[in-house]
Amino acid sequence: MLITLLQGIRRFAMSAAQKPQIVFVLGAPGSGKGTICKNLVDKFNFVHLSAGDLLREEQNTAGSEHGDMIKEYIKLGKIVPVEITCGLLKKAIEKSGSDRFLVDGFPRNQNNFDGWQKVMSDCVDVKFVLFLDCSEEVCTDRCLKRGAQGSGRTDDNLESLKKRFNTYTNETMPIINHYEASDMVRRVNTNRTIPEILEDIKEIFSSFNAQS
Ligand SMILES: Nc1ncnc2c1ncn2[C@@H]1O[C@H](COP(=O)(O)OP(=O)(O)OP(=O)(O)O)[C@@H](O)[C@H]1O
Ligand SMILES: O=c1ccn([C@@H]2O[C@H](COP(=O)(O)O)[C@@H](O)[C@H]2O)c(=O)[nH]1
Ligand SMILES: [Mg+2]
Repeated sequence: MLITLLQGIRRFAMSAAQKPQIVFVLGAPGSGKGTICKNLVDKFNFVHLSAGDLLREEQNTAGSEHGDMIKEYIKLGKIVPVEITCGLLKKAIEKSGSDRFLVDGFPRNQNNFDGWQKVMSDCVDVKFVLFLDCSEEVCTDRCLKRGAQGSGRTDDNLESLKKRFNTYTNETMPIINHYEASDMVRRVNTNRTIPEILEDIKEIFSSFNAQS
């Protein structure tokens, strides 16, 4: 009886260890999710999957049945239904074959959270949520500057940014608070320079092996 139980625990521990490890990276528009993820890819051997980038790619794919809808949602700062976004993330995770992912900008609302739980919770291991906390003023300046520098994004303008912040406050913050209640949030103040931010983040990621 005891041996069977121990074997069961060992099997469970091994299957959890073999699942891809996921860190969700959340924060306001322009809080630095993409920038920080790029740095972590080099240091800790993660694959970076930006939900927004995957949606923009899908939007531009000729013949995509969702292209027009995604385009409209992005401009209005609305959250695309989870079946589409989670489908793109799942496909990218399976295609990559890596065992370590930074999932940037997802889950963004309750629909995203529920859909992910339904489809992915058994096949991946979500380690924690990296929350990049930055003021609306700084974030807005950064996105406007990014737009002026030619990002080509249809949502790097004041009108879209107001809507994106509205969505962030009303739909994404409750998801971050939900993870916080389970002690899964690692918060970093990103109103600072990139080296200062990375210094704090190194500590948070110390459980992952750094690249030599
Ligand atoms: N700490 C920082 N200091 C100054 N500029 C920064 C910092 N972090 C990011 N930036 C710049 O701000 C802009 C937005 O950063 P980034 O794209 O990483 O944000 P994001 O959170 O991914 O935004 P979005 O949600 O709109 O995709 C970029 O032009 C980037 O170079
Ligand atoms: O899970 C997601 C992620 C993004 N979106 C839409 O894309 C834009 C841009 O996202 P960024 O992370 O800022 O690149 C976002 O405002 C949403 O409209 C989404 O629907 N679901
Ligand atoms: Mg981004």
